[in-house]
Amino acid sequence: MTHSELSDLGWSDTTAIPDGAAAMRVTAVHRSQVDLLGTDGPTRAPVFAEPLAVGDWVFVTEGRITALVPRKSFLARRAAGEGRAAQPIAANVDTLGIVSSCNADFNVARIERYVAMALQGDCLPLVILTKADLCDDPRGFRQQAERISPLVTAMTLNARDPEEARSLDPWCRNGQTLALVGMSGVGKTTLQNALTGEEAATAGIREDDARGRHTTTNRMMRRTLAGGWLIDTPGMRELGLTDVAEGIAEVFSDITDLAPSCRFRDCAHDGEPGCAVTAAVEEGQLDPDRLDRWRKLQREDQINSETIAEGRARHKSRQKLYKTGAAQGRAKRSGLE
Ligand SMILES: Nc1nc2c(ncn2[C@@H]2O[C@H](COP(=O)(O)OP(=O)(O)OP(=O)(O)O)[C@@H](O)[C@H]2O)c(=O)[nH]1
Ligand SMILES: [Zn+2]
Repeated sequence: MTHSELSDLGWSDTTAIPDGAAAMRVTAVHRSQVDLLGTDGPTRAPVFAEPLAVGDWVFVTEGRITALVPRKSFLARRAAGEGRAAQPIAANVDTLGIVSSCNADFNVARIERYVAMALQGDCLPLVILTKADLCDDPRGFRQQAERISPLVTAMTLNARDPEEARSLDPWCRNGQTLALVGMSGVGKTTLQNALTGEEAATAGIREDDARGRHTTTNRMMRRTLAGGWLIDTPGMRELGLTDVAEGIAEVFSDITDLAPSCRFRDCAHDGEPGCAVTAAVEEGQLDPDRLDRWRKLQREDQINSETIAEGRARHKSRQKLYKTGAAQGRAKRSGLE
């Protein structure tokens, strides 16, 4: 097992590989088994104690996963149901390609949300603006995207032109891993086909099950023509905003950097006296629409996070209820109300 072969798979960790173990990458996660890819080719192993995500690195000894290698980046989403832990979507994604098109569907707030998600997960945010061929002013869209954050790189292209699609090669070569998010119809599949040189259907993803739904059966992590990796899981396509407070603060650093200058430490920048953010808007240094979008995104994130916390609190109080007896529990609760 040579080091260069492992780095082809995206291995860049300095974690020492234990004696007798092999480092392998998770390419698909099933109910009871995971698909793995090592330098000796693909194999399968039973699921591990911790939930794994496509893109994860694991150590395998005698056909069993013995350890999860610390993740460089991690995308997760809130699982259905209250109080549940975040559900892993993908791990060790170097770049999150945020796909949008240069037309009426272009929405700064949506892109900001995806950028927050990328930064929260420690992925590089790359905004890919498709359908440039159908647009009079693709540059204008690119500039709007780049204004979101200095951490954002934005590009415009025609996804249907394979050569233009390959301008994404720098983000998916030399073992680099790229994942694409974006609304339906923006061109994700078109780009993936161009980057991997194969139709998604032949790669085994998005096959219809008996009920006519799309299911992902295999190959959630595919090799790109450029020598890197493309991750596409069903969860990837449904990635919503969850617990991304830090990511939001990073995207809106122009606002959060001002907050320490506000008179009140817990200033909501909503008309409080001595608010540095309000002052910046009044002085024309901050776009009021951007402040508005920040407020909405933050509120959305708070609601999502609160629901998890509340779910936990409810679960705890229910356990207490069982322990102390229902009547006592009810009395306690009404006492609190
Ligand atoms: N003219 C033009 N058409 C494009 C471009 N990108 C995508 N399309 C077309 O838009 C349609 C939708 O593209 P898809 O690649 O299926 O979009 P998607 O993001 O995978 O959509 P979902 O599979 O629903 O998530 C297809 O007919 C593409 O050929 C582009 O840059 N220019
Ligand atoms: Zn303020």
